[in-house]
Amino acid sequence: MNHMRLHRNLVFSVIDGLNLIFNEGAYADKVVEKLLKRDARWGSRDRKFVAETTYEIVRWKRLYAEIADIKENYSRENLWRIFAVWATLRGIELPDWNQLAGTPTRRIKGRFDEVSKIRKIKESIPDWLDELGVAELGEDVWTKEINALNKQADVILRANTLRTTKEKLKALLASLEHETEDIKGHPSALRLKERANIFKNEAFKNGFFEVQDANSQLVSEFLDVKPGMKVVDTCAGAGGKSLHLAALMENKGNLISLDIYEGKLRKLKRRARRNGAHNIETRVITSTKVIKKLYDKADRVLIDAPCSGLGVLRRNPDAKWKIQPEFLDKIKDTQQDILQRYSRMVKSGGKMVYATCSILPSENQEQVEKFLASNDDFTLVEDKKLLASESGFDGFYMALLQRK
Ligand SMILES: C[S@@+](CC[C@H](N)C(=O)[O-])C[C@H]1O[C@@H](n2cnc3c(N)ncnc32)[C@H](O)[C@@H]1O
Repeated sequence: MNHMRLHRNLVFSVIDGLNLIFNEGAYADKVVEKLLKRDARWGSRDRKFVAETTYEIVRWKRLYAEIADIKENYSRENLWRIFAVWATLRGIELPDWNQLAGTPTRRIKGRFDEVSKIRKIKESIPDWLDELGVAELGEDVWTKEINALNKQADVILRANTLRTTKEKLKALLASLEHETEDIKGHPSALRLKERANIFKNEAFKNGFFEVQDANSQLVSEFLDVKPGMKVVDTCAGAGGKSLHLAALMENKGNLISLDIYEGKLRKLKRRARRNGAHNIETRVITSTKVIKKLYDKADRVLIDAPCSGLGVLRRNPDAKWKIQPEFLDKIKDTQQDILQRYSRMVKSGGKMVYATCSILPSENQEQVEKFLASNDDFTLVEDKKLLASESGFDGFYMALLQRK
């Protein structure tokens, strides 16, 4: 028996959050962010309960709904049933609240054993996604992969070498009572031994680290940048990879960060200031001219392409329910279009990385093969297919290409 005591106002907050996410189409991360602002008196344990319980129930939505034998849209009563399944499976003693009266504890456990035999229910994913996973990766790999993608991800940091070294950061965090450990094969990464909100401490505010998955950190390294180069990060977003590239370039040379959304680039600029990254220039892609102006100019080009995000389900379980098959078809067209056009920015002899946080060959190696078939001035140097089930980190793909 789990002796966790359930607090009424915390559970009500979770139910409110689930209502927004499941019934109103709201994004889980935004909802959780808002919920955590609800009550200034909540301590770190309360906040952790609200955030983690909400995410867990989002992750296991189909499994729990199947056990509770309910269908969408969920009434409040049904949301309470789902919550009761969550609590029961965790062995938490149910308080005698009206909303939980009559929870069939034994039946829940029986149903769990029964429905767990079916992968798409056990792993809590839509039918189409299960079929797609099997078609793309084969039954064996998909079974392992979706299982790994349903585990909660560790918190991984990237030491910002523009401000500090990994060793100094480790010591500083230890003095703030955050123990970390190195990760083999990931030179700037530290794993937080115990999950904590580290955005509030001085080390973060001073730009000594960013939170970034260990496999994600391999992408910028793969591009093989050197100080002084001209580098274009074509899908820079809020700049996770740009900040890393700036550090690898030791602030020397010219890094141009592009995106179609100005808002994301604004965030990138704020983060760059905190990071002490001075060689980044942002440009919004308002027309094809922005790209054409850079044709044949760059030593290195990074295409961190928009994708399904199926490799990062551990951090974003919501995506299981938000992505639609039609979106996948569209995003693949965008990926090929971006590859064809943005590759022109690489100068002769220069290099390019095409990367996604997806595990689907159709978004990854197949896109690169298609690109190479019509661009004989490029060759594939090497690619990495990183699965969550094999690496223990997020699913990523990266291909290094060179222009003749
Ligand atoms: C995988 S995310 C980038 C994440 C970012 N590189 C990071 O490391 O934090 C893909 C980005 O591509 C942008 N994007 C979508 N379509 C684009 C296009 N046609 N050209 C350039 N960027 C695009 C999205 O706005 C999004 O920020």
